[in-house]
Amino acid sequence: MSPTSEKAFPVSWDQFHRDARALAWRLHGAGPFEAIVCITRGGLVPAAVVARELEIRLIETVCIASYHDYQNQGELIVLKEIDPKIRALGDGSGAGVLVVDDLVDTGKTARMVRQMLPKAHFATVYAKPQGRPVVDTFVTEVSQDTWIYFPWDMGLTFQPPIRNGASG
Ligand SMILES: O=P(O)(O)OC[C@H]1O[C@H](OP(=O)(O)OP(=O)(O)O)[C@H](O)[C@@H]1O
Ligand code: HPA
Ligand SMILES: [Mg+2]
Repeated sequence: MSPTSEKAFPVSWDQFHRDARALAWRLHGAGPFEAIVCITRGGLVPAAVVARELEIRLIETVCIASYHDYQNQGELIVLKEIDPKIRALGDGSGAGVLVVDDLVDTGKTARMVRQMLPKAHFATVYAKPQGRPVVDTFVTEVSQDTWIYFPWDMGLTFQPPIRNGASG
């Protein structure tokens, strides 16, 4: 998306916890799952909430980075692959594995992990239209030109009064 046409969707810790728990409710009927693979770093937080709610204790990471420069996506870099023992689940197809990420945007990250675990169940808290077809379960859809601001990326700042020209 273009940084200039951005709509902002700020998410507080409370709201994120509620949304991640809502994701767990939706996933409850889709399991059972033997293991979670979370896509770091963004997937770590919802994976912790979902693992707690669904009582899943086998947690693996796949470490992928692509937004190296704020809102601009670059080349996808896999910093750490999925452990072969987890990849072997479901006869090597990923059946019974739950993949968790914070959001799907263009869908490139999720598509790359799908190649690793074709039959895994993909879940994200938020989804944008381009990436939506790649996920099996999500909670809230936002438009493609919206940037989601996660609580771990934000801090409290002074807000000028509306009358002094603050923009909505
Ligand atoms: O659908 P896509 O367009 O591929 O984008 C979604 C991915 O981008 C972000 O990760 P990022 O690469 O910024 O790394 P991070 O999780 O470590 O912040 C986000 O956490 C998703 O994993
Ligand atoms: N917010 C935060 N990180 C992201 C987004 C977003 O909207 N899209 C891709 N990575
Ligand atoms: Mg990520």
